[in-house]
Amino acid sequence: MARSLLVSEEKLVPRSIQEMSMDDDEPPSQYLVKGNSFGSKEDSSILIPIPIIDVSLLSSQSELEKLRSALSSAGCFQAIGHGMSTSYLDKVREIAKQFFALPVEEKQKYARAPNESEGYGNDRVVSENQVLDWSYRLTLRVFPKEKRRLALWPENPSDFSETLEEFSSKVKSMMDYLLKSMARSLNLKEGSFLDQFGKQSLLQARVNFYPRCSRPDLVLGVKPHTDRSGITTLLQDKEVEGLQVLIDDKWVNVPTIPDALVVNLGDQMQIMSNGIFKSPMHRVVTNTKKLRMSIAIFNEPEPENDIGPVEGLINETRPRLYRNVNNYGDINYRCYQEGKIALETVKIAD
Ligand SMILES: O=C(O)CCC(=O)C(=O)O
Ligand SMILES: [Fe+2]
Repeated sequence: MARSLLVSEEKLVPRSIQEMSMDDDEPPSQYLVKGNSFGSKEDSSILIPIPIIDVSLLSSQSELEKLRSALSSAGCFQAIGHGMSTSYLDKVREIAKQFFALPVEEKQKYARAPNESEGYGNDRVVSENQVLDWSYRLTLRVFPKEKRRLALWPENPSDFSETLEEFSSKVKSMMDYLLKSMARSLNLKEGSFLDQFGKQSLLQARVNFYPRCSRPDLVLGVKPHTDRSGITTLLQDKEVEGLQVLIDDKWVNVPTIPDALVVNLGDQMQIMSNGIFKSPMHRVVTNTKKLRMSIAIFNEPEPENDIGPVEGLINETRPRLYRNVNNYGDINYRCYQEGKIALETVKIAD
């Protein structure tokens, strides 16, 4: 075990973000982003719009072409036509808000243990000089069902578990269909990506809360990162923006569209697509006025599965870019601790 894991999280986070947010405190130095190695500061959303894909039209060649193009440039899109109504999505947002509104002692019943990823709390601290995220999250494994840690599933609001399970299943069905469509968009067999995920693929839900922050110029809700998943679906706050994606070296706002779900690829799909599809760098900015929430559903292949570039995407002009890997989640976590970029470590040298 790396020594850095022994850092006491309490010592690093003396006051809760919620308290600091209510009192408009100046954020302590651990939260201040030092320098910015990625992207420009100006808002490029007008010049670079986030693509919108209608899932119900993906049987048509033209929508498939839009999907292929979105994933090979931005690596993400806003999905509409997915069959979940605005009122249904509002209900899902509501259970998250109700949980967050509970008294601290009540939420602490589901606290994440140090060095674990599931449960309620701040981001996991892996080193003393880590810049902390201005957020709280509740992380829960939803599938495979036998691997759920039910002691961490909130009993309040009473319909929390049932609603999260139903939403996760619906999102999983949509993502399975998207994975098949992605394969078709590259003239591959439908199961080329989906089969690599396996029947027991992991589905993790993360409910994110971003309290107001007095210094959005210095503090981020989530630091720049790519997802370790294969594919991620995000239900954004209905009103409050904050998610930004790095496209062409510019941070682009992902606008809130009440009935859209943001879909982005994770590193494991960049590997399987031999680099044709992108796992985009993204971050969350803070704001002085309103709490923001979001619910992310991450789907990743069974950890034991060997995943790698699909044969049909390797040829003389596009040689194999990545080696086969399993347990990418662990590779990613080790790299995070060591300040390395996980995708780079599985790349085949020229
Ligand atoms: O809250 C968001 O919009 C994005 C959160 C995110 O990127 C993550 O949880 O990996
Ligand atoms: Fe993310």
